[in-house]
Amino acid sequence: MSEGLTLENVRIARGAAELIAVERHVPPGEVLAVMGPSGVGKSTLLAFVTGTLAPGFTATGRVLLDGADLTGTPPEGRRLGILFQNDLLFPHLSVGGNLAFGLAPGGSRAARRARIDAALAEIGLEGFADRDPATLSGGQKARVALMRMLLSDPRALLLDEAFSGLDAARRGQVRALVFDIARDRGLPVLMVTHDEEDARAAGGPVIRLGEDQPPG
Ligand SMILES: Nc1ncnc2c1ncn2[C@@H]1O[C@H](COP(=O)(O)OP(=O)(O)OP(=O)(O)O)[C@@H](O)[C@H]1O
Repeated sequence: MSEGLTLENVRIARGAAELIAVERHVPPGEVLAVMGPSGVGKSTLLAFVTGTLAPGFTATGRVLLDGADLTGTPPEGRRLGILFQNDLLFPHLSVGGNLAFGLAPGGSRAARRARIDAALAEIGLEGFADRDPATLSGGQKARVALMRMLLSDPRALLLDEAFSGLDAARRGQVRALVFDIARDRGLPVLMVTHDEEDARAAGGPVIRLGEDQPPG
């Protein structure tokens, strides 16, 4: 049973200056929007959660995923699905090849192909397995990147301006797809965004770093 993602007394500093202080629980299926001005530390917070904080930053506090402390777990073992702005597909692989990259190794060729076909159906791209990614629209590429990430079976989703490269109509569609899937699978979501509409569409709580989360 999923218990969600907890940021427990997380404090991140750069040198002597405290940048962020956050205490939050994100239940399964809920989206916590992280907003705030440029440079306030939104991406840094995600880096702390993934275990990839850059040198020069120090952090205290814990990240709990489904009740387990991630602090000692290396980034590749944390089972987090991460989506960035303009996430790139591998250009030398077909759409199906890109999706196969998200799958754990093993299983028969037929079983892997069946999973890929089912995944394509889930994002409304039946029959796209052999297509060259260069022939896809921006929204279609975004959906493939989303599904590649989901096939790795993450236990939480982290979105860093994930919808920023899309025009308004596609942005709304891809966003709705991500939120629906998160809800269906019971995945907690941390969403960094500059866009108030992203936060409204998510329908969950919003933290505004630098405003209602003053350090100290
Ligand atoms: N690798 C790094 N080394 C040193 N300082 C960094 C590094 N990455 C970011 N910073 C600094 O840390 C602060 C927070 O950066 P961060 O990228 O988390 O901000 P952000 O809120 O995500 O900004 P934006 O909205 O512009 O993406 C900024 O002052 C930035 O200049």
